[in-house]
Amino acid sequence: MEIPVVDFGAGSLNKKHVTDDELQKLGEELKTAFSEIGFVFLKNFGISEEEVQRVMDINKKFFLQPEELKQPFSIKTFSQNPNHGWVCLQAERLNPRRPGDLKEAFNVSLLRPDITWPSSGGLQDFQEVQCSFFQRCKELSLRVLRVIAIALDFHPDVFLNTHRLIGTEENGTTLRSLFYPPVKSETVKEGQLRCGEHSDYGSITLLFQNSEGLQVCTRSGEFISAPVIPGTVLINIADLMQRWTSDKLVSVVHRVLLPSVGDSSTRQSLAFFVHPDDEAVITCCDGSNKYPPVTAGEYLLQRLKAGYGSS
Ligand SMILES: O=C(O)CCC(=O)C(=O)O
Ligand SMILES: [Fe+2]
Repeated sequence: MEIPVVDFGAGSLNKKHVTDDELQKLGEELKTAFSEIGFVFLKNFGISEEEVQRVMDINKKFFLQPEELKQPFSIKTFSQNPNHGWVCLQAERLNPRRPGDLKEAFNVSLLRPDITWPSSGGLQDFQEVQCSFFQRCKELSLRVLRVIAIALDFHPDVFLNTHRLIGTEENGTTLRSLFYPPVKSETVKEGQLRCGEHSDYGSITLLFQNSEGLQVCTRSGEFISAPVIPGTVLINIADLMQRWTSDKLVSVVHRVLLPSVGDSSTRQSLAFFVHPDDEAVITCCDGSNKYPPVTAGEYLLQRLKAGYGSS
């Protein structure tokens, strides 16, 4: 089984306007992928490789700084949002049965101009690069959400109506830049991974990655590798979307493996975790009560709490 590659040209951000008719065929392809595998690669979606590289480069500069220069931006120092800022190595265990993940992250959840952003040491463009990429990912996400609604024969705006506040304090959507430093095999703990097995929390996730390591669990329970395909974005269904669609679309467990012994390369990825507005009540679209109603804000807080822990 392989993750399919879908040509998103009909819905590309390079087109200012797209009609629902144009999105219909795309919808069929996405529905098949999201109901069988939960993941799909899109090509021709309108964000260039250069744009993505610019974001990767400036984040790498941030991560390669000494710890004391990153510490002031540590997550939890932003009182307005518990999910904004730098996450140090091994701080998270996305699979609580494993030691801390061998990754660092910088979460952009707050776009307010009055917060402190990294700016010294060649990082004067950090805020601008992050915020503009956030907006580009937001636009693409809204297109994808529309396609999903059309594919499921829902009102085309059904998901858009509950994702109106992306980029404000009343919506948990986050642009997370991840950096996986070189791994020294002699210090790795038993069972430790770059990122433990988990499913994502929100509605959908967009992922740009620059090297191998990501694996996705199939229905039969085996993990398959998600290759790096230049010029594509990987999109997956997250848990709230699975609840919402009453399991029609599936949120699938994934992980990032360690590199093989002796491979001292780094890995980078950019994940855009799309969340419904905090106040949105997520109930099963088919009217069933397979999952109890929950507000998106409450659900995100519960899941974030479960993902942290000392190693
Ligand atoms: O880095 C990756 O490729 C995936 C990371 C991931 O799955 C996550 O942070 O939720
Ligand atoms: Fe994930």
